[in-house]
This record gives sequence, C-alpha cells and structure tokens, in this order.
Amino acid sequence: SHGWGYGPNNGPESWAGEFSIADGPRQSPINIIPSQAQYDASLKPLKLKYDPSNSNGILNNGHSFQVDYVDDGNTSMLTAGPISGIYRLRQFHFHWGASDDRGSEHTVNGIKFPCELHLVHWNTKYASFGEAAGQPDGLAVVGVFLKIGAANPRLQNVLDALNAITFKGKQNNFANFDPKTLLPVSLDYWTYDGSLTTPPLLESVTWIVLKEPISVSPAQMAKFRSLLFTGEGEAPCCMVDNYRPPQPLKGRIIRSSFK
Ligand SMILES: CC[C@H](CNC(=O)c1ccc(S(N)(=O)=O)cc1)c1ccc2[nH]ccc2c1
Ligand SMILES: [Zn+2]
Repeated sequence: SHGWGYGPNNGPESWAGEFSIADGPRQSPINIIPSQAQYDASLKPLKLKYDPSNSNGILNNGHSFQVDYVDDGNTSMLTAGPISGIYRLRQFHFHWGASDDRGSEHTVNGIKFPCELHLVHWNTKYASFGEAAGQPDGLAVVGVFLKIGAANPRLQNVLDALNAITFKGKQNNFANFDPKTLLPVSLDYWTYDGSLTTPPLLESVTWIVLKEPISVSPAQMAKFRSLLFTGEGEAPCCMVDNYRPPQPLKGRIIRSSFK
C-alpha cells in the first residue's frame, strides 16, 4: 500500500488522485514575486509569544520531523499580523532538498531556498486543531526561509535531537525549546490565503511568509538529510526533497507588511 509521499509514484504530481482539492483555488505553496505584492498599511506587526515549557516532543512522522507543543492553553500563540483573534502554536517542522539548490516550498522570484521552516498555529475560536484545520480561517502558518551561510547555533539543539528519530514513527522528548529563537531579526512578511502543503491539502491556512531568511550551514543541512522516510527494518530511503512545488495563484493577491 502506498500512502502519499514525495517519491516518483506517490509524490505531489499524484496527490490530486486521492485529494481533488490539490487543484483547488487556494493551494500552497506559491511563488512570491515581491514586485507584485501589494503593501497593506493596515497589516499589523506579528505578535508571537511562545512558552518554551510547552514543547512536548520531537517526532519523525515519515514526511518530515516536527516539534509538538502543548496547545491546551493560550501560552504559546500568534496574534495580530494579518489575523484576528488568538492562534495557538501546535507544532513546527521543516521541508528541505537533497542538495542546497532546492528544498523550500515557497519560492521568491522563482528562487528556491535549501530549507523552509513552518510554525503551525490554529484559531482558538474553534475547539481543536482538527476542527480548525477544516475552516477557511482555521490555521495560520509562519514560514521562514533558511539560506546557506554560517552555522546557525539556534538550530543546533533541534538538529542534535535528530539522531534519536532517524526512522519513521520514532519520537523523543524535546523540552524547553523556544521557537522564537529560530526567527530572523525582521518580522516583515508576505501574507496570502492558502492551504496545507501536504495532504489533505485543506484550504484553511493564512500564510505568513517572512521576508528575511535565517542561516543554515551545509553541515547542518546534512543533518536534516540524515533522517529517513522509512521505518526501522524497511529498505532505507533518505528523507530529502519533502517539498511541494509552487501552485497556481488563481487570482490571489499577496499582501506585504512592508514597503
Ligand atoms: C488536518 C491535517 C492534519 C495533519 N497535517 C498537518 O497537521 C499539517 C500541518 C501543517 C502543514 S504545512 N506544511 O502546510 O505547514 C501540513 C500538514 C491531520 C491531523 C489529524 C488527523 N487525523 C487523521 C488525519 C489527520 C490529519
Ligand atoms: Zn510545512
């Protein structure tokens, strides 16, 4: 049985077979053309307030790895920016390439970055993440590009935790991590209405993509690529190129919080 993935037979080009919304009107990711984004002076600065004690573990889910957060209270949340109300942090994860020339989901003027971080939040006007994921204003994901440069010390304790979760299904404790430390200096952003970038591709995401990348070194990228899509005892398949390519804009406007 082959569930969705990123291989030649179950990758992004095949997802519409099982998930017809793959060809929907507000799919993600997209290519961002800064000159075509519209500056919106009414957009507020992002407010991110995270409690490191909410970090709840790190998991290889067979598509990426994610750091989960306890989301039963308003202690780690996103407010302001393009959204109204309170969105709680659920998890963060990454997408990356087999080589440094690709890996990000969003692109800028067609440029791919080697990696992209997603911080996933859900709207507390709904009772749960699962319910919110089915609503047009249910989720807000902050996307951060990673660019090859100096080693990023903030990434290191995430990367050091990967040794224990090489195989699909593996999880480990991951306590006291403040994802705010992964953010760049500037919180300038582009925003548009989109979707989950993996099945079920639900069109419930307000995307907030930061303009400024954070750095990652080639050696640190190799750590991402040491993970496996496959479980223990299966023929090993390196976890790389776990990104969906840009999707049609279909008339959507991208707004920028900066001139
Ligand atoms: C509703 C989807 C959810 C699993 N997926 C996610 O949480 C998710 C989150 C963010 C992104 S991204 N790359 O756009 O930031 C992609 C996927 C999910 C949650 C519970 C579920 N139970 C059964 C199926 C199932 C699916
Ligand atoms: Zn993602």
